[in-house]
Amino acid sequence: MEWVRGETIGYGTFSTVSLATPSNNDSGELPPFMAVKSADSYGAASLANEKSVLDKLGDDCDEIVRCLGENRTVENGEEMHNLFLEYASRGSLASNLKKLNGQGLPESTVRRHTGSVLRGLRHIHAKGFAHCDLKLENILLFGDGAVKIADFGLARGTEEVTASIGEGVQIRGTLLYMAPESVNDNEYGSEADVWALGCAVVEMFSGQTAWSFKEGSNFMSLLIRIGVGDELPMIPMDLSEQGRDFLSKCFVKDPKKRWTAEMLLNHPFVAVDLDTDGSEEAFAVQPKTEDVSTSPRCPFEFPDWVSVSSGSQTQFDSAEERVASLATDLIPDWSVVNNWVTVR
Ligand SMILES: Nc1ncnc2c1ncn2[C@@H]1O[C@H](COP(=O)(O)OP(=O)(O)OP(=O)(O)O)[C@@H](O)[C@H]1O
Repeated sequence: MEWVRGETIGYGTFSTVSLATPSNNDSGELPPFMAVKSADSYGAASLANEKSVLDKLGDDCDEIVRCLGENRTVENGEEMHNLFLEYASRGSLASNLKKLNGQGLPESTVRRHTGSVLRGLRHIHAKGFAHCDLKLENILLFGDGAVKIADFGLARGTEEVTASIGEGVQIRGTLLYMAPESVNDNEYGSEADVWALGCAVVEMFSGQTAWSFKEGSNFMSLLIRIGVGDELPMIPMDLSEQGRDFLSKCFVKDPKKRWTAEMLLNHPFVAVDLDTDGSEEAFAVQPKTEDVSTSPRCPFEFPDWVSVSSGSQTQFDSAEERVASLATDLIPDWSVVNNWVTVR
């Protein structure tokens, strides 16, 4: 594909995202604008994983960003891996929320966005994957009003729920969205995406993160709050009763008792639209009769487990023991970007 790189529109841990235009698009196969996610050799495995997962997810879910191809270029003497995606002209939910200076979105908007994300998650989970990094930065808004899940760099097959044994303690995704079972037991299944969705809903509505966490605070105390004890993320008091009930189904510490995306799609919080005049109107959030299996399919080889490792100990008798092990000085690479703590 012949293309021209445009302005930078986003940065991630592994990549830079720019606008791209096809320079020869006589067949009209490609849209006039695309997003190109580019990484050097450091981020190549993440991009390759993203491409592989997007290919397996297919093009039949309107709530998942579409992959338009890939290629390699040499820029400033360095080989770049490029992944072309449909371009979300209205940016991410995170960038939209930032413009509101700490305010949240109206509940009716939160309900619609939540329904869209849930339909995307249902598709991902039905195909046998977990996203593993759901957060507002990875939920994109399109010019036609569509809301889609992006960034599948950390996605993995759900048959491989627990991180490989023998590699020590592993943390992936963003700390503030981590589910208790991920903190305690390295588990990153579809249930962890539902927990992260709950955190995203709180943030969309309140403009605040679901866990109170000040810059410079101790990460370990947050891990302990998430993983140990009964404390749950903040459920906004001014959210409707339906909204608070919805969140209570996401924030169940035991992943086996947590509602699935499929179940949540039938919850009145997303199955009923609040009109601007406040009246309730049912709108179609029917379970799709997709020709996909509802259980994991064949084993999926996650190509490159990007993680941190804290020594050889892998078995823990208690959650406290595992969380305490995270506090060793062998944990590298805590990074804080725009108040977000990302642990790789
Ligand atoms: N298709 C797209 N259209 C418009 N903007 C995009 C698109 N994809 C990504 N972006 C922007 O670029 C940012 C970084 O993209 P992305 O999260 O995919 O990169 P990453 O390297 O995988 O990041 P992460 O650190 O979350 O793993 C997003 O938050 C978003 O603002």
